[in-house]
Amino acid sequence: MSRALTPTQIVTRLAELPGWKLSGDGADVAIERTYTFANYYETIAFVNALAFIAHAADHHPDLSVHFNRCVVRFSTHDVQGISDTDFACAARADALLA
Ligand SMILES: C[C@H](O)[C@H](O)[C@H]1CNC2=NC(N)=NC(=O)C2=N1
Repeated sequence: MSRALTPTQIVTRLAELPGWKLSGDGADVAIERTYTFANYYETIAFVNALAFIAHAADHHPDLSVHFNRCVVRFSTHDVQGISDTDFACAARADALLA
């Protein structure tokens, strides 16, 4: 199981992942990125692709889905914080659009 990253580690890792930021605190802490799209169809296509890789990784982002954007939040429940797994999955989410 991944361990919780320290605040310093989180800041360092976020600097390597443009577009992602720290969101919330305590039990609601997560790394978060808002992806924007041309329309609802493209937004949902992204959501479906992300759901597919989330299932494969057994690591599931919280999603907020809107007409032309999707807010993605990753955290690790087991450590009640942010772990390496969250950053790995965030990079995979980015790679869907690369
Ligand atoms: C039992 C199951 O593997 C765990 O509950 C997984 C499922 N998906 C998960 N998703 C996320 N984002 N964080 C987790 O800690 C997590 N844990």
